Amino acid sequence: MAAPNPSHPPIPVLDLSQNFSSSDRSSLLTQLQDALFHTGFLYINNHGVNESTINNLVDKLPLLFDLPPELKNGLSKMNSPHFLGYSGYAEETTLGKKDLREQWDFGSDVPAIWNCRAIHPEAKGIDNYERLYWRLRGPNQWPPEDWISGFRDAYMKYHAEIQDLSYRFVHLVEEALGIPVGTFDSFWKGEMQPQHRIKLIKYPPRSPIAKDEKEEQGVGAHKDSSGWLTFLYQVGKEEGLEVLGSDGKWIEAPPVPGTFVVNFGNAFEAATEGAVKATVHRVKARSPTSSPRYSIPFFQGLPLDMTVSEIRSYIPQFVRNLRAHGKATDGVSAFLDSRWDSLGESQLRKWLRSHEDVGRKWYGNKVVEYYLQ
Ligand SMILES: O=C(O)CCC(=O)C(=O)O
Ligand SMILES: [Fe+2]
Repeated sequence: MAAPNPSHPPIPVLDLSQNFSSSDRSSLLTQLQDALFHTGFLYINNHGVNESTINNLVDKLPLLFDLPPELKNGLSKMNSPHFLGYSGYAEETTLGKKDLREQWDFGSDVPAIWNCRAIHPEAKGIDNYERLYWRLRGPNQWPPEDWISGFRDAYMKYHAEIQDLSYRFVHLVEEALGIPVGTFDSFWKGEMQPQHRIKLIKYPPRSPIAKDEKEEQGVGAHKDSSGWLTFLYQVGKEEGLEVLGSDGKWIEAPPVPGTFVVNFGNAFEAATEGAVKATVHRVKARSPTSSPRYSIPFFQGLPLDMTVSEIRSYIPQFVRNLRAHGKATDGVSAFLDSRWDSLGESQLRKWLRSHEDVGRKWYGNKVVEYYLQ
C-alpha cells in the first residue's frame, strides 16, 4: 500500500482566505457543507492566527514538559476542582484504559464562582447535583516565570488569537448551515463568558517493554465533549491522529503545515440531532523509537447551564432534518439523558471519568459514583 501523502489527506483542507474574495466564497461554503455533513473533520489554512504566536507557544512546550517531575506535580490537577493543571504520563483514562500522554490543561483565566452553599444538598434535594458543574470553572495553575520565562504571555497570546479564530469560524459555519450569521454569538457574549480550554499535550515514545502497540493508546477513541468546536494544532511532522470514517475505517489525519484541524463536539452533534457528527477520533501510542509528538487542542467553551433543548432551539428544524443516516440518538445518548441534560453536567461527567482521582478528592465519592454509573 502506498504511504499516505501528508500534503493530500483525505480530510478536506479549506482555505479561509477564500472568505474574502466573493468569487471563491460559494466554493468555500460548499466545501464546508460537505465537511459538516460527511467526515465532520476538516483542516483550515490561511486562518489568521499569526505564525509567530503559534511558534512562541510551541517553542515553550519541550521546556514545559522537561521541568523536573516534582515541579510539574506541584501544579497537578489534583490541586484543582476545575481540572486545570498538570497530569503525568498515563494518569488519564479513556474507554477505561490509560492514555499514554502527559498534559497540561489551561483555560480562559477566570475566577472561581462556585460556593458550596449554592448547591447545598438540603436546598436542592440529596441527589440533585445539577449546579455542581459551576465548580468546573476557575483559575489556571501557572508555572512561575522563573521556571519557564515568557510562558504565560505566550499562552495568553495564543489563547486570544485562537479564540478570535473560533468566533470567526463559527460565523462561517452558520452561513454554511443557512442560519443567520451571529446566531451563536450569545453563547460567548453573555454576562459570564464561558471558559474555553486548551490542552498542551506530549505523547512520548512508549516503553519498549510495554505491551503490543495495538493494545496501547496515545488517547483512546472518543468524541470531544468539552465544547462546541475544537481547533487542534499538530506540532511538527509527527503523525498519530486518526479519524473514524462513516464506513468504520480509520482515516489518518497527519499534520499539514500551516493548518488547524477542526472538529465538532458532542454538544454540536446533540444540537443538530446528528446532522453534524461529533466524529470519533484517537491518537496512536508512539513507537519506542519515535520522537515525541506535541499537540494543542482548543475546546470552544459553552454556557454550562445551557440545556440540550435550549441549545437545540438555536438550530432550525431544516438543519436537523439534514441528518444523512442513523437515528437521532446515535452516539448522543449521554447528552440526551435527562439526568444530565445541561452541558455543565455532561462536562462534569466527562472530567470525572477521565480523572476519577481528582473527582473523588474535590467532588466526593457519592458524586463520582452518581456520574460514573
Ligand atoms: O493530540 C491530538 O492530536 C488529539 C487530541 C484529542 O483528540 C483530545 O485531546 O481531545
Ligand atoms: Fe479529541
